[in-house]
Amino acid sequence: MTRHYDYLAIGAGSGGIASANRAAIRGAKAAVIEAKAVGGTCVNVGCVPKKVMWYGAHIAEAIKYSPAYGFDLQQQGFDWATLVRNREAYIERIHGAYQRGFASNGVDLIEGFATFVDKNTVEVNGERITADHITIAVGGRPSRPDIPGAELGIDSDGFFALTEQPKKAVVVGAGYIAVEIAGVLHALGSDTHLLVRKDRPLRNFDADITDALLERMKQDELQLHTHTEVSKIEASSDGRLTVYLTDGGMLLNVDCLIWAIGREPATDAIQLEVAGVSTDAHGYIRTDAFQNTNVPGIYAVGDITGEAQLTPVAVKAGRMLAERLFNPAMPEAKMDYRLIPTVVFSHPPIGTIGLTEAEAKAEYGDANVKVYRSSFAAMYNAITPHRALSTFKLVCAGKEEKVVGLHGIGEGMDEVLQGFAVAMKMGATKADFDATVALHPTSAEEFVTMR
Ligand SMILES: Cc1cc2nc3c(=O)[nH]c(=O)nc-3n(C[C@H](O)[C@H](O)[C@H](O)COP(=O)(O)OP(=O)(O)OC[C@H]3O[C@@H](n4cnc5c(N)ncnc54)[C@H](O)[C@@H]3O)c2cc1C
Repeated sequence: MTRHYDYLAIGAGSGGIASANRAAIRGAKAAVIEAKAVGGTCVNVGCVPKKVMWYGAHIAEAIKYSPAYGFDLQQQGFDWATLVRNREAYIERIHGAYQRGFASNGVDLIEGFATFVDKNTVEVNGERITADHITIAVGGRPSRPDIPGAELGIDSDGFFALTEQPKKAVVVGAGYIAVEIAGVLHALGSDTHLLVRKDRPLRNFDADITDALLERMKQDELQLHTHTEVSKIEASSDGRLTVYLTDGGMLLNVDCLIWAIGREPATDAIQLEVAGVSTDAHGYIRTDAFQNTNVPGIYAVGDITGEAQLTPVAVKAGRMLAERLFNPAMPEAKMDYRLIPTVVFSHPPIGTIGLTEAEAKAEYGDANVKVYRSSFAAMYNAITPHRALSTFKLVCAGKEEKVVGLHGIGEGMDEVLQGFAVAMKMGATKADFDATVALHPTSAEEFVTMR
């Protein structure tokens, strides 16, 4: 007999898990299908291992600053393999927590690769499974360029599989993943080169923030190569790489090249066509505001929709969908894609929410935008020889100076942002910020004391 569910999610990543759990909590008979590892990109090859590596890099920086704080440390070395082992053990514990969550909510986990048979049926390991509602939450995978020797490089998945620290590494890409991986490798002591196609990484971020990032990279001696691309890679007999650049340059004796040039949707092999689900030209499944695809009863959430590709977005979209389908009290539930806060775990971290100065001026007109900035030496490194500036910025619009953009780069910015995101979601104005008593001594207080 065919197994039948009220709700079936394809992909046990952030979106699929969140939606299946919430559907079950609301009384649906729910299952989630996973082809690789429970937790998807975020837990296995994304946010979680990345943040652990970033903490490792953070400790390396603290050791660098420690003499100014009076410590006389003898660093005997750094063992990459230990960090990776402990990181993976932590991820194993997260897998266990997911399994316990499924068991207590009554969600079935089906292991295997799902393909559509028709709009209500999928096939997994030769078994046909039917459902009233099916959500596609299959996420994406890293892209690779089509150049000679591209296969000699690895991608972000390969970065997390490294069991040894590369002595010399090249990271290619201008997005947050490239910046984060390059930052970690550099702070942990690899000779790191970051290659970007245009003048800077993170070009869609506020220019004051990326200016400050470039300044920090220079100060920290991370080697940034701008206006260049890789044209060819060759391996020598010792396995090390020669990387040829389009500007005529060449990087020799490279242990590891990491492609971080973007991600692509994983829709190609799931037979969407037999279910009638359409995609855009890039393979993303575009949905309406309620996560509906063009086929009634089939939904999409998370990275596969091409919208704000972040874990909390996939989670929230998945939960809201399950509420709408199975909670009679929330028939209009949907994810609100406005004002999504985001952090780049660079060195130091960047936090951003809302419009950049350029976006605000385009939307409201130059005369209606007022910008407040503060650049200051954070106390953490101010007493060290590595004194560096943090830059915080508020972008305000209209006579009431509503805060429409908040951006910062500096120590602690990753933890600071969430609270301000609440304030902005509530429509806070500059006057509201000013009316809030500062928290001293912190970096965060700059946001309520800007003139
Ligand atoms: C290096 C890196 C760092 C990141 N850092 C952050 C961060 O700091 N903060 C943040 O918010 N986001 C971060 N992200 C993004 C975040 O990981 C994604 O936005 C999130 O995982 C998307 O969730 P999802 O459910 O859409 O897809 P995924 O998490 O990718 O899950 C999709 C799942 O579907 C499975 N699957 C695919 N096809 C099938 C099939 N046919 N049958 C069964 N299973 C299938 C896959 O194996 C996978 O497990 C990062 C991503 C990367 C790559």
